[in-house]
Amino acid sequence: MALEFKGVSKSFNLDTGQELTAVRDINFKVEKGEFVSVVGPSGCGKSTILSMTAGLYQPTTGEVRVSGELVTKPNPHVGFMLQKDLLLPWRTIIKNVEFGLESRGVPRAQRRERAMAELERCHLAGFENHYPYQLSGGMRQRAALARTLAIDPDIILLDEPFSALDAQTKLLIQNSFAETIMEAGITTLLITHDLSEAVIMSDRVLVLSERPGTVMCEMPIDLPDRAHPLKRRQLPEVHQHAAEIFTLLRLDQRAA
Ligand SMILES: Nc1ncnc2c1ncn2[C@@H]1O[C@H](COP(=O)(O)OP(=O)(O)OP(=O)(O)O)[C@@H](O)[C@H]1O
Repeated sequence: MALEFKGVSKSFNLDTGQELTAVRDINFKVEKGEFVSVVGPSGCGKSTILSMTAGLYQPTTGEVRVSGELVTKPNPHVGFMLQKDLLLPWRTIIKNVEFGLESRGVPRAQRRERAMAELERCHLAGFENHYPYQLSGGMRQRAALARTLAIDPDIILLDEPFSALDAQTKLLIQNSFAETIMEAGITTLLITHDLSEAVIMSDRVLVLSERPGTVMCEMPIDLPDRAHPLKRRQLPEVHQHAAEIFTLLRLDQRAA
């Protein structure tokens, strides 16, 4: 099992002295190589779930396990990627990809080789000596993915990695991420507000309730072409799944 949440709740003590329960009684499992998306209303605790997986926060009750091991501190086997690429502007792309390897003490020649392989896998060969400002938003996100994969994590956490991209770039980068992730065979947890994105990219979608968030529904996405969301997008089932999630989240009632 790549990831397991067992009876997890998380409360924060606010400065006002009040306690805020972000998530409650979260239970789910993610198999090795599975791609799972998490959707839910704003503030329902999606990022809190990622932070607990990475070991940045500890659950108030319950347990989180990555590759069977209890997460009790920041976990070096978890790769985290955010909406903003967070590439270091003063470093070339390859030096950015090498960053995590450097901090793990990987020798220079090995670092270079690993980083080049990841850049190739993320379709960025030829751009290794460019600086982040010389790349488009989509390319920067691909570089950030290369950096995340370079540390050979057990699982990667993607927190809305496509939300700052324009609509067309988004489709292309979703496709490129899906291909790379499938090829790497890596377990992935994606947070998104885009319901269609969740359906076209995932094996399964977890739908959370309003805060305190809990898993309302686990929706399996039994559709072909997980590595090609552009193709999947054409399937009528995608719209049916997205509509079901829309209803679960009662988005129509909220708009009214
Ligand atoms: N460190 C913290 N201290 C206090 N409250 C926090 C902390 N981190 C998160 N929260 C609160 O926990 C709740 C869940 O936050 P979280 O960011 O996990 O939600 P989210 O579903 O990712 O939200 P969004 O979709 O808006 O990004 C929010 O009410 C937030 O204010």
